[in-house]
Amino acid sequence: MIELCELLKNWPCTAKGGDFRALVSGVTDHSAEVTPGSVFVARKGRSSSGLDHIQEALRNGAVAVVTDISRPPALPKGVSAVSVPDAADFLAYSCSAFYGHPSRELTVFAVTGTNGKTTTTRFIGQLLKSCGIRAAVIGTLGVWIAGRKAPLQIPPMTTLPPAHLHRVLRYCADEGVTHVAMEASSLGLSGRRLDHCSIDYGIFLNIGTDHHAEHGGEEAYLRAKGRLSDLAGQIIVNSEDPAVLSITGDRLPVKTFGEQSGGETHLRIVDNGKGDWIITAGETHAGIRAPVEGRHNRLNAAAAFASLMAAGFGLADLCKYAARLSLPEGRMQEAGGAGIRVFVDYAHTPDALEAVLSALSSVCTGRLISVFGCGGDRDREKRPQMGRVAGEYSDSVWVTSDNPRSEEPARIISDVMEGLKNSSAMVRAEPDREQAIRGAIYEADPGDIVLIAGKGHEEIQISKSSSRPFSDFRTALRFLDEREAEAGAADGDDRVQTTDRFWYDGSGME
Ligand SMILES: CC(=O)N[C@H]1[C@@H](OP(=O)(O)OP(=O)(O)OC[C@H]2O[C@@H](n3ccc(=O)[nH]c3=O)[C@H](O)[C@@H]2O)O[C@H](CO)[C@@H](O)[C@@H]1O[C@H](C)C(=O)N[C@@H](C)C(=O)N[C@H](CCC(=O)O)C(=O)O
Ligand SMILES: Nc1ncnc2c1ncn2[C@@H]1O[C@H](COP(=O)(O)OP(=O)(O)OP(=O)(O)O)[C@@H](O)[C@H]1O
Ligand SMILES: N[C@H](CCC[C@H](N)C(=O)O)C(=O)O
Repeated sequence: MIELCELLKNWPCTAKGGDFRALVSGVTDHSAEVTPGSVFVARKGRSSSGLDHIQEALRNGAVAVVTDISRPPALPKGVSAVSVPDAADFLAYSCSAFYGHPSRELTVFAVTGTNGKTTTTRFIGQLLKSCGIRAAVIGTLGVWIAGRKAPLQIPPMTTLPPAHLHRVLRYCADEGVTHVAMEASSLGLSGRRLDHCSIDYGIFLNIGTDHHAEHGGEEAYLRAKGRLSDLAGQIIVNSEDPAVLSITGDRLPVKTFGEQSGGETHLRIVDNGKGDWIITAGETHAGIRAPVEGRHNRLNAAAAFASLMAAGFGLADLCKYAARLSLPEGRMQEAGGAGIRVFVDYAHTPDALEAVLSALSSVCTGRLISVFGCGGDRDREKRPQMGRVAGEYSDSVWVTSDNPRSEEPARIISDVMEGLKNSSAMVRAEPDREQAIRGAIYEADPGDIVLIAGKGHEEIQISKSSSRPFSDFRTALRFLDEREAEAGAADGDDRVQTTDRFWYDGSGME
């Protein structure tokens, strides 16, 4: 614990009242997280102002209220009132300072991009583990240390708010972690959650359509992503994504990656058409086979390789360990039965849906059937775009609900349908996701592939009236079993097996 005056030291502020020698037990901007001895940072938000929550913070035992909002209410004697020029800046700094700036003790990789952050951070973590490094991965799927989920209470967010982020980083450092791969969401970056976090490597994957509405337009979304370039010591970029290049501007990347040839610091990754990845980096060529499918995942792996090479790891080791890469839960996660392959995937943007459908169409010998919807209270503009993509790649499309949140499912579905107007696919609207999954599975014949997109690993479905348990994967398994049982083919022998068909023999390494 540190004293309040220590926390305020070196920070422009005016302070009055209370006890500046008070021992601070924590710093937070959320009144419900205040415990006796906490500093409560009252900042302006979109839906409320921190000032609205001061009473709860005081009831919970705040020793100081720090704000940049003018005319804060008078505080009881014994509580310090501190005024700062920028509360979000102070919050980020003071949370880091409270935990002794743990990010400075760690090598931190922060990954941004519209799609692929969870996968790429996972790949970085898996490769580091194989290299004998104790690494943590922080993001949408929680905190993972050395491949195991850490027992930490954190909000379900992709990029943690400062009060949680630095607590988690302190935990990691105390647990002997030396390297951290974390996701940097656009909302996390614009919300200043990563300010004052020492980021060694900022990785830029791609820019597509998502969260424009929450940011107030595409430009603001791009600006938010671009902030990582200011925060990171060095940057690694996908040199074939024009939007990535536009937001990283004049900043010279330490490494680039992509499918085209490049200079000395470029990592090129391509598929040789037989499922092998060919990597070229400077004078080195390598042929590897990794157990993950899809061009998009190959690029995610390239991002992970390039980042670790930037941090000093050798390409030969990284290639050797590529055979151990695996996708996170809910990303091209396969269930099968009765000769049908069913994939659950977290594609919830147009580019993601295109990436996964394109990967599946290249291995599909029968019809491609997709089931998806779009989240409510999120970008409306991506809905017809996702419809168009689904219609382009699929033989049959079931448009259903994702997480409708406060919106009417029918309105979301009709937005998606706009994009399917000219499609030659068979199109059905079924607002009940469970029934849509059932319909798609019962529609499929042996050789067909069913894609259930949008919710991936999610365990709940959020609608106006409820937040109820729901898993695409378990729902799919249930209907596959039911169909098999009905067909009297319950022996399970014809289940499609995912075989161990991957190899690495180091050939081609120089
Ligand atoms: C859009 C966004 O970034 N919202 C987050 C942001 O809200 P905000 O700045 O508008 O703040 P606010 O809710 O108006 O509240 C104002 C202030 O009052 C405080 N407060 C609020 C309520 C209360 O009871 N007591 C209290 O003290 C808040 O902590 C805040 O300091 O700061 C809040 C406090 O940390 C977050 O809870 C909130 O996340 C909301 C729940 C959310 O849904 N965020 C999602 C969309 C999000 O951030 N997603 C991205 C992933 C996106 C992706 O990759 O696809 C993520 O990184 O998780
Ligand atoms: N490099 C990529 N390019 C395009 N699509 C991708 C890429 N990587 C993954 N995807 C698609 O995006 C989906 C989500 O992947 P992942 O969870 O890794 O992304 P994310 O950026 O972390 O998503 P979110 O920010 O919403 O949590 C995948 O299921 C896949 O369909
Ligand atoms: N992090 C993303 C996840 C979206 C997942 C999708 N299932 C939806 O609900 O829109 C978001 O909050 O926008």
